[in-house]
Amino acid sequence: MIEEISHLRELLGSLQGIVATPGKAVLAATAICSLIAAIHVFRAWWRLRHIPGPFLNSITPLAMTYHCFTEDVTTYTYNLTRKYGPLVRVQPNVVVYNDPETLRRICSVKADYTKGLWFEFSRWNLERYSCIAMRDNESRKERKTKLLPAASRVDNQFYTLDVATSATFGKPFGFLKKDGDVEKYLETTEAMTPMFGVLGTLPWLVYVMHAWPLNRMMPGEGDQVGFGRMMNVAGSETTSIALRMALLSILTTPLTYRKLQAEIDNFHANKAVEADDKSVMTYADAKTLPYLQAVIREALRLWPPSAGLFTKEVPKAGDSIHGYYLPPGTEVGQCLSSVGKLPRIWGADADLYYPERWLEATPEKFDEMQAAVDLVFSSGKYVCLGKHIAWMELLKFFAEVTADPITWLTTDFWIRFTRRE
Ligand code: HEM
Repeated sequence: MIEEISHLRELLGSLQGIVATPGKAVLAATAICSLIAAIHVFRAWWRLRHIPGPFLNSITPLAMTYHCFTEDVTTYTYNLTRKYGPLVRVQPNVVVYNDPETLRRICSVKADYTKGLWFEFSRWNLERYSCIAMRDNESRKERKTKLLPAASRVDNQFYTLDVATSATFGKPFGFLKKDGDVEKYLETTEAMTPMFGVLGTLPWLVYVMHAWPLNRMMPGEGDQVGFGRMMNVAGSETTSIALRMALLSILTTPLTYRKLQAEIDNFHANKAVEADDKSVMTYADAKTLPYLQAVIREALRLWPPSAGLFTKEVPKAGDSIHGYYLPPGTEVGQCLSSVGKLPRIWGADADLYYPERWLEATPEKFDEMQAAVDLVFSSGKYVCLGKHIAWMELLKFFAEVTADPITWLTTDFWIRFTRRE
């Protein structure tokens, strides 16, 4: 006992010696911090060590953060699912799956999953939650019920923003009329887009940004210009991506363009006798045109406009996906780009933009394809509130844009419309 006490004294004496010398104290502090960090990294790696994925991703979120900055994170995640299989570890606590069945099961009303930490990226006000950021299922369900009437009323981006502001504020903000940016919304959104992805991979940054002094620079709902002025306008960005990608697909596939124009010409020719106003096609009419719908579905399949991970958190009981056990608290993300290209659903030419596949499919195949493409709007208790508005905007846009003018793609995705003779 006496011997142990004298050892302890010696140890304390040498520690006092270290702390008394500033250089040694810094060294000791660095060593302790490094040890704590190493234990933390090791524990995080150990938890999901059985899930396939690159080693770097299993110990740090930085690979994903880097790809958010370089704006190729969707392709990066898609390539990981191709290399590592249907479940891949992309961050220490985040795994990603690539099949429609898992997405439907996780999002179903009965499942105990909740929204994951990833959604913290959308919290611009820590005191309040927007619908998309609400992680508690019951509170979100209540909010969605209240928002549904506004979402049911109802760009290129000017078009989608005017539709979205009409639904939210009762009148359009006037992007189309001005033929330009209003309240610097587009300018700010564009500058901030890579930041959204980064916050999704490092959600704790949201709390740093809301602490003084950074919080003074954050956008707020009282702002006169910029993102804060417009943050209630959900869905204009996603719909605008869908419009742009479908438009690009049509303009670069002349055969598709001609077929679509022929379908619309045919519709107007047959309707001319009975209709009073032939100039604008109604939503109900647009829904009867199979090729028009195929053109849009095919673009949504290849370029899902909301391609983020949208992680959900594994409930207390844990879960298994593709035979891999996932402990509670694991974040499970979706890879929609992969869902849209799975050869077992889309065939060997899955990478090809080919709207005809929708017309050639048997009724059973068509249903399977439709159910898979529908997932770009998510499913079950997370389903997009603006799904029907978005679909209406898309159908009506293409019904009008391809009806009369001849559309030309010029440089850098500027488009010229010329009236048909
Ligand atoms: C092509 C256009 C659109 C796409 C692809 C899309 C996609 C999505 C997706 C994937 C989600 C689910 C997120 C999750 O997993 O939790 C979502 C949620 C949501 N969307 Fe959309 N969206 C579109 C347009 C719109 C529009 C036009 C509006 C509003 C008018 C809107 C409002 C919302 C809202 C409020 C939510 C939150 C629902 C919830 O958290 O339960 N979206 N959207």
